[in-house]
Amino acid sequence: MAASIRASSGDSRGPQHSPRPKGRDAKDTLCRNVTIYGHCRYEDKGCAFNHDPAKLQGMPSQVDSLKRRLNVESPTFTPSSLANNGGFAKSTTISPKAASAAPFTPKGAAASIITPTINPEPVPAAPEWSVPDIPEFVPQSYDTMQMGDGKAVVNPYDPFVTSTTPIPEIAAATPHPAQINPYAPDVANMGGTAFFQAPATFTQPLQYHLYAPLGPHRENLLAYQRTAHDFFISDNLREELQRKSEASHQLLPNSTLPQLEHFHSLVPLDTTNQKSATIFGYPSWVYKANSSKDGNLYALRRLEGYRLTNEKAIRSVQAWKRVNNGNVVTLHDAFTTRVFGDSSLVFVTDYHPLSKTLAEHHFGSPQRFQGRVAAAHVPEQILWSYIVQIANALKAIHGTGLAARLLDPSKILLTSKNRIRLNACGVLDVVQFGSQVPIQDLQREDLAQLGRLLLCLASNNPAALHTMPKALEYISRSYSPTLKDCVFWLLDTSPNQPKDLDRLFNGLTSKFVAAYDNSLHFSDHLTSELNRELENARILRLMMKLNFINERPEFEHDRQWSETGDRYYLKLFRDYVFHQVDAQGNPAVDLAHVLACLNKLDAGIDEKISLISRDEQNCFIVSYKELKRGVEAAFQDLLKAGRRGP
Ligand SMILES: Nc1ncnc2c1ncn2[C@@H]1O[C@H](COP(=O)(O)OP(=O)(O)OP(=O)(O)O)[C@@H](O)[C@H]1O
Repeated sequence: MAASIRASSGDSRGPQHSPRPKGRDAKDTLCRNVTIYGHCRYEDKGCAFNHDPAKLQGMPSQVDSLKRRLNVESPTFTPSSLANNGGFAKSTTISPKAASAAPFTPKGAAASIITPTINPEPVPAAPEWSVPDIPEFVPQSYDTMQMGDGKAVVNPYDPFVTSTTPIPEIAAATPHPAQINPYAPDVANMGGTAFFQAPATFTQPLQYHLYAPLGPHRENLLAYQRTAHDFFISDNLREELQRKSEASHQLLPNSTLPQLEHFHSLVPLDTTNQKSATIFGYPSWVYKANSSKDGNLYALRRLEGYRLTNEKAIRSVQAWKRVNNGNVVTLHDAFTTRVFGDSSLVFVTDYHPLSKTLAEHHFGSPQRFQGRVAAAHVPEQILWSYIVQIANALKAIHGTGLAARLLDPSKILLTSKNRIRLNACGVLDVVQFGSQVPIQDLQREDLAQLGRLLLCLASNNPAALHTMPKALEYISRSYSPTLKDCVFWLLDTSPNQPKDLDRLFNGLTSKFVAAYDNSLHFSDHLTSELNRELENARILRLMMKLNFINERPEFEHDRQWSETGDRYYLKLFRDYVFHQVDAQGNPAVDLAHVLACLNKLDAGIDEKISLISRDEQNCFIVSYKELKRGVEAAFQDLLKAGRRGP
């Protein structure tokens, strides 16, 4: 029996190539193809085995064995499982590969299998492809969990109870009792619940590397669903922009400030009334003003009490108009005026709402400049970002044949997060016109000023120049050697130290790359924010169309819009979107519903909605596709009528 099953399981497609005889008694061995198929195709083609069972008369044991194996009295074979390795009893046909396999004692259905007598006579050797005997896994849980009446026995599965006792089904499946799954349920103490575990279920240990998001969740959203917030720019960005917009629109009630020839609505931007003349040689004031020429906002810097002695001085501003750089506050114009009651020089620059100077940002209020050291340490990354931005500004300025001349913390504006711009550029060119300092020296001085600026910022002390050794020691201790070297190099004014912007750029290459990458990320972020508002613009346009169409007085007696007209459903759609009420008749104010409806209308999808007339007597089933068509047609009619005119 076992031999016949093994042979047939070897190939069910047809007679096998007769295996090559192994051993010298091939002629005395009945060909296996005869045993299986009744004949051998290779009988006359060189098969060395015996093809005539009659000739084997003298070998009773083999014939008997054959008869025993294949006669009508043979017991029915009932496979104990679907396992294709079979529930084989010990057989002489064991393959050489399986010779070392552990002896197998079938369980479960073993009682129905009759093990034939083992013939010690040689039988055809197992072919090469013969599968080794693998002990069959007989799931016992099902059997043991079945009561005599076929009802399931209760499985006392308790996830909090772990057992160290071997569990029958697992023990059967595991070669070593020691490999018991400690997370498997304890079936030894079966007791009273209705839970039935599927047969042969093998509980895996928990997957500790898989994490699920923890609740509580605001809503159960599907992948394609969005919250209302997803349709608007982030709160922080919106707030920042709105605050800037508010600052731009700020007016000074009862202002005593004069109106200039081309500027009105002046609002002072200085945070303090105390003005020193140390930077420009004149006290300076900054105002926000509206241009009556182009309606835009500008920042006006007024130098109080300045007398223009040379016409050419003010013309030096022309060169600054050509400097167009993201890290420089653009200078537009300069003029003198007497409207303030004195002789003033006014510079017109771009206005950057809510900007602060680096001095205000890092050193606090101007009173704090009296030598008090602020607590906050400026991170190195920020300092590198400043260096890169100032280097970029200087590149543009020097490239135009100019020098910044003023890299002071109070004259560098922080216009948004970590974004700085050199301010008050060109002022000294006018005020100190006629000084005979060569431009190359002024440009070299820019680098030294950058070094002094970094010294103040890094040591967090505006008066760091007076305590230079201490400040340098602080920088060496608190920042990387690269930054320290950069600051030392910039501060070194010895003539044998060649210094120019190109050398600075060479040292900053990797920092420029990092800054460029940051700005790309920021631009991605802004693009995605913009994208959200883009959706809103689309929805707004759709709403504008709907409002153009709905409730027009001239449609009041139009049959198309009456209850029998083909545009009546547009009216009802407006109620469906905006005027829904809940079960108690209270207004349902659901922004998400409005957005969903308008988005679907804009897309013109096939989804159908039911529109109910206000008297609840009529109901329309209409798709968004039809609605969209209706809206477009109505809007086009309006446009045509508008073009025709009255
Ligand atoms: N172009 C501008 N756009 C917007 N705000 C500006 C502009 N220029 C300057 N400001 C703001 O005006 C205020 C005064 O600037 P200012 O350059 O006078 O600095 P300060 O600290 O008052 O220095 P000083 O003592 O030399 O006058 C600062 O808060 C600054 O942010």
